Amino acid sequence: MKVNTAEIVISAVGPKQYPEGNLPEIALAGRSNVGKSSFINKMIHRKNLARTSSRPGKTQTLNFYILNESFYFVDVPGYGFAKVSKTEREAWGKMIEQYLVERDQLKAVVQLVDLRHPPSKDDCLMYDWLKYHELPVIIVATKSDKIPKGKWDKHKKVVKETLNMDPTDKIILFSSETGHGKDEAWGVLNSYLTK
Ligand SMILES: Nc1nc2c(ncn2[C@@H]2O[C@H](COP(=O)(O)OP(=O)(O)OP(=O)(O)O)[C@@H](O)[C@H]2O)c(=O)[nH]1
Ligand SMILES: [Mg+2]
Repeated sequence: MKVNTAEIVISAVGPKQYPEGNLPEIALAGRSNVGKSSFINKMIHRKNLARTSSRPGKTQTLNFYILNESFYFVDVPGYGFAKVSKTEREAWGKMIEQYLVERDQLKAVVQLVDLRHPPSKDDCLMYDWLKYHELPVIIVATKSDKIPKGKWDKHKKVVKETLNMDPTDKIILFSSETGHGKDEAWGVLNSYLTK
């Protein structure tokens, strides 16, 4: 996929602010700091269109990026970020759940996990929740540049087993540093965008 145009349309906190129209959307979910915003930037060849940070909790709103004027990436705030109040966390949770469950334009959810570590309890809960709501899920195991190639298969297996992944779901190893997995990810996303 060649992305010729990319711009942020809105940082939304609720349905009234979601973009109008009927363009398909792909959401990026995953715990704070896993690399959701970096994934977007790498996929669209932009250094910092989606704001990234080494501090977790950077993305706090649903950020809609329109690409090639034909579809959206939706950057979702990360879960498992402890440094916000319980009330704030609950409000975010509601905002995210409502978006994921009710948005007809949503074609698939990319759930990012860190290839270096077994998925956390929150990762497992998220995956189960997406499956329960029958949302198409693609697992992207990121930060693969931090693991020697010889260990990729072993780590991939741990991710699959810990999440108890549906064997029909795709898992893609990815690196926002090297771009590894980018073409494969576009291949899978395209199949959902053109459905
Ligand atoms: N080495 C390496 N670092 C990465 C990769 N992806 C992300 N990072 C780093 O991880 C940190 C967090 O990345 P973000 O993209 O901001 O993470 P996020 O999931 O959007 O985080 P929140 O917005 O807080 O939910 C940054 O310091 C990135 O540079 C990767 O593939 N490899
Ligand atoms: Mg982010």
